Amino acid sequence: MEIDSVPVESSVWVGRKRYRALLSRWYFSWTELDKKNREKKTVSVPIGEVVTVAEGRLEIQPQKRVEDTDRDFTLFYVKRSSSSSGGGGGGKGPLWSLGRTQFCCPSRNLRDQWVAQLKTALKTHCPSRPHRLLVFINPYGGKKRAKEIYHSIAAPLFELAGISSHVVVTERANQARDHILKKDLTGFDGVICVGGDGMFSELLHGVIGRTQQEAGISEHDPTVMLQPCDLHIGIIPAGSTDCVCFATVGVNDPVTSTLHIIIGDSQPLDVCSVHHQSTLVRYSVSLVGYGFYGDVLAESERHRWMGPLRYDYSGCLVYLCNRSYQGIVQYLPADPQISSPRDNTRCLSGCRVCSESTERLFPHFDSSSSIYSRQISQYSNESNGEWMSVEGRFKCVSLTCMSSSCPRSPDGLSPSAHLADGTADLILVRDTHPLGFLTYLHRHTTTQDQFDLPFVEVHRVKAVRFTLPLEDEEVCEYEESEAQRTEEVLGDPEKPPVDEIESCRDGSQHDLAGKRQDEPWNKKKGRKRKKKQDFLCGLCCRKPPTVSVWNCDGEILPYTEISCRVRGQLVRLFARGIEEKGGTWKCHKGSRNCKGRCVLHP
Ligand SMILES: CCCCCCCCCCCCC/C=C/[C@@H](O)[C@H](COP(=O)(O)O)NC(=O)CCCCC
Ligand SMILES: Nc1ncnc2c1ncn2[C@@H]1O[C@H](COP(=O)(O)OP(=O)(O)O)[C@@H](O)[C@H]1O
Ligand SMILES: [Ca+2]
Repeated sequence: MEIDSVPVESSVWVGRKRYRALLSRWYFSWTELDKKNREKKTVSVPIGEVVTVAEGRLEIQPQKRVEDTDRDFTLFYVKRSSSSSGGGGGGKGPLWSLGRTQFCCPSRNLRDQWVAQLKTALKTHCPSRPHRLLVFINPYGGKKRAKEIYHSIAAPLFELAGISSHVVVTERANQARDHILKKDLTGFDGVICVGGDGMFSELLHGVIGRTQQEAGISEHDPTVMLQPCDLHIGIIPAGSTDCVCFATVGVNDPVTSTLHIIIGDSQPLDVCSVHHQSTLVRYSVSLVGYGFYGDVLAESERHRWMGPLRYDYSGCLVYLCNRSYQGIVQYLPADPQISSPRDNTRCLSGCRVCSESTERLFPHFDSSSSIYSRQISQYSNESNGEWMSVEGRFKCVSLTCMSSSCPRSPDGLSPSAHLADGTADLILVRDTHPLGFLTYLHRHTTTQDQFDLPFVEVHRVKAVRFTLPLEDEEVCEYEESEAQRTEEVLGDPEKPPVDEIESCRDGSQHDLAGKRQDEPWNKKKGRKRKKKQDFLCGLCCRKPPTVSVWNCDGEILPYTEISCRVRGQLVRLFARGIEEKGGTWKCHKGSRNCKGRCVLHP
């Protein structure tokens, strides 16, 4: 074995078998040798996927040393296994688990050299790993298991990897967002949510808002370029839909996500800013949906006690209502030469379309250039093009920056959408007979093409505007004045809660800023009010409503007429996109900064 030069090599034992261990620039591998020194099986771990190395024979959970001889060391690393689709974390990508191998060296000196070399390799090749994290746990999300998931799964792994964390268990909605917006974040390398898409959305709003505040940029003007955010967001899934996690990692599995955070993976993500007139309403990464998805969300809030099942139950109810809504949808098409929502490709880890988009979105950007030059270039790109317009009656209008795959729909709303290409897919489902719409919905759960239906169209876009035809505008104006009132009330804790405001239609105002915004859902008072809302609910109304509501990543928007704009690669997640099963990605530079010029090693 040689020190301070690569490769490093020696004999080691794993159990009773003899191996040749080798540390090269990017990999640590060990090859089994038979009695005649012939090579048998090799296990190879990229340095970027080593979690930690330690002297002795280590176990985690409980973390203790067993049989500590002075010739042993233990390697912890990412191990892949295929995932079955359809539940229990199963999905499109491989499940990750913590691999552990205990090595025995011929001498103590050699053991010390191995440990030192591996630690140096980790420091050199993985400079972007987080050391300190700010973690928000929503104890009420999903099946209410977030605390348990964090403490039994994520925390021991962070501790093993030497990551320290400051944990906040939320006591109200928007606490995580406000914390990120207002508190001192010095020393944190990332913010983590343990919860669902709603919790992720809080972190998203906090991180984007904070970054713009610090850069002195107003978020409200849709034509202003936003500053890309450097603080990474991590998601440990413990929610109801877990769409953002599923679509960026390939599974909704807490161990897999924790390991992505530990090794400091970095996945840029497109964000859609939603505006009403010249005010920012919200940001979205997965679904901005009107019609069916808006109605399902509005309905589901009344059944939150059901947990994740509330969406299935509400989905059935809303489907049976067979509603459709008038609207005018205008959109700014993306360049069709680059990609199309029907090109049957998949955005996978190291995606070429996304990495080429980085250069297109930020052509003048390199590590030494200013971020401001990124903004200017993106701005000029997006103002190009001619707006298109579609008017009609729709079952649903959906806009998604990513595939929005989730356990309910493993290929997602738009299976060929890209995570970081600066575009979103606009899906228009025109009014059709109930069976036609059921076929459309059902295809989300199979591999059949949901766009191959005569009443469905899909466009890759950079921006979208939604307006109501003239006759519906009156209703809308009424709703907007309600919304305004809602917002005023929300901002002032002295005023009465918003859910006391009478709803003009299916009670959706309840969601604008109902109890969910400020109190845990299990408060008795909240339940009582909800009962009243149920009675008023649009599903029981004789006259169907003329307008729906917008579902923006699981939050109901207070406006019907909105405009949306895609902000290419505005945030970064601790993720790497969906890995193709049966292969691991090797980056020619080592990991996150390769901008996708990677090759797949089966
Ligand atoms: C006959 C079978 C019909 C199945 C239809 C399946 C369609 C699934 C598409 C799902 C898209 C999901 C987009 C993500 C939305 C989430 O942001 C949002 C909030 O999630 P959470 O914070 O975890 O509660 N979830 C939804 O709006 C649920 C939509 C479910 C629609 C059935
Ligand atoms: N302590 C809390 N009490 C009430 N609401 C909360 C609390 N913490 C977070 N929230 C809100 O709960 C909503 C849903 O949380 P989420 O974790 O996404 O679960 P789910 O996936 O089940 O919807 C989020 O919009 C978030 O703002
Ligand atoms: Ca996109």
